[in-house]
Amino acid sequence: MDIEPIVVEAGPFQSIQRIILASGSPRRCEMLESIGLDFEIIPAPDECEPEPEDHETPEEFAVRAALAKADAVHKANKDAIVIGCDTIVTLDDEIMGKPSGTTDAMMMLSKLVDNTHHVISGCAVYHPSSPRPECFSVSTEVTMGPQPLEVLFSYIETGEPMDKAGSYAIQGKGGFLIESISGSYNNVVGLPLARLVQCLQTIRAIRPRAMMTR
Ligand SMILES: Cc1cn([C@H]2C[C@H](O)[C@@H](COP(=O)(O)OP(=O)(O)OP(=O)(O)O)O2)c(=O)[nH]c1=O
Repeated sequence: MDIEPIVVEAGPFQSIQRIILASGSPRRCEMLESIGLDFEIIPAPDECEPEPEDHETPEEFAVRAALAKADAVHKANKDAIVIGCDTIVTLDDEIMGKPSGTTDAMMMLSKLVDNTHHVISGCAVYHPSSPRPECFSVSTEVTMGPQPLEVLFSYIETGEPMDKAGSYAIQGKGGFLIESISGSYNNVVGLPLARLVQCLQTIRAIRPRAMMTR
């Protein structure tokens, strides 16, 4: 029997430094793979995720949480580019992370439906050439239509909401909830890819695979 070789498809970029993704999120991993990068995955421990504080904006909190994840991994890997990321949902003044259980998921979803919220992803990127990480956040506006409670119950029963900020996945079975978005789709899925690629190019962590010669 012939064995088919595994063909790794080249993406538009290549890593030119050691890169570590300080996240266990399979979505973030898939996005970095999709652009062709070689990287290691070292998830930050769950305990390092902070709680929001009264004085900070949701953007500041998302960046602080991303920084905490990047920090935890950077300490033991000072020769590498370390990417930390955290995604939250905000509705009015409320910050929603991942639900603590099905009741919490129901509370979140019943507030999000028939309403417009923001998904904010904070990013912190450590690089060996500077003691200060690059930090930024990206916000995407998401509008959901109305849904009867039994639809929300049925969706929660699929289990999909349990590891997602705001208790839904735009990229999965929860896609039916979404009426419209304004801003980056990848940002909702957990990684502000366009902004991160700009950042990684600026700090010379990655470059286009095809380098033009003049
Ligand atoms: C709103 C939304 C969130 N999410 C996900 C993105 C994030 O993975 C998750 C929010 O949790 P995070 O704490 O940002 O990340 P994580 O726990 O998955 O991974 P780690 O802490 O190791 O970095 O919610 C979706 O996948 N789809 C969506 O539509």
